[in-house]
Amino acid sequence: MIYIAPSILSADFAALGEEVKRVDKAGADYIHIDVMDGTFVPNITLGSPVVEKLRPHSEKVFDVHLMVEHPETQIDAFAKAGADIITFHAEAAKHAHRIVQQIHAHGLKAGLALNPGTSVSEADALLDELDMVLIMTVNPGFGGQKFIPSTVRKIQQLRDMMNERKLDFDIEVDGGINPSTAKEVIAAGANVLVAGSAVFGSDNLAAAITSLRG
Ligand SMILES: O=C(CO)[C@H](O)[C@H](O)COP(=O)(O)O
Repeated sequence: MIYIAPSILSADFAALGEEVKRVDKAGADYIHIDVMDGTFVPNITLGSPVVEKLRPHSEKVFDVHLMVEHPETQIDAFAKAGADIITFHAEAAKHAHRIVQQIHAHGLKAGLALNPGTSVSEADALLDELDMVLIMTVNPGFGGQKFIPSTVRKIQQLRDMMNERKLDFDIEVDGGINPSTAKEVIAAGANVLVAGSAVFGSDNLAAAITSLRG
């Protein structure tokens, strides 16, 4: 099963509630919410009060991607705001295992994100606990970037680790995903595809989502 998670980073920020409804109706499985703090990444996007206001607009899975320093300071607020999955970056976490526990204590799914320059070995010790690993296929911070081909090998490595250890977690990819790169990452073992510009840049959201499923 392939899940499509449109990133509202590419939506109209002046009409976010309507955009969430629109992409929900178009067949999105998850609503991917990019949280950027201006420090871990150069951009600043939105915080938990915005997620709380968006929550009544859709019953789809709210997939919150924290691109922030000190993620442990944000988790309780995003859980209360209505997140279903919270993903934090390995590069921003001093006590990653404790952060996974903190997310699970809210009854939510926990994801670990890895930048293109971070090896999958950074996730190894946590794989038994994680619900999802997010392989960034661009450097985080901006929508509309070009897919980085060397990240495909990391997806394969992670899928092999999962199979060898008989584990079960989702492999999400994020950045530069379009119908062509979608095929590549699905073949490598990804099952959750984040797409911003490929969905919101299309006149027909439903067709764009369908074409990503392959
Ligand atoms: O996390 C992100 C950037 O840090 C975005 O979710 C990602 O870049 C999606 O945008 P696009 O599909 O346009 O590349």
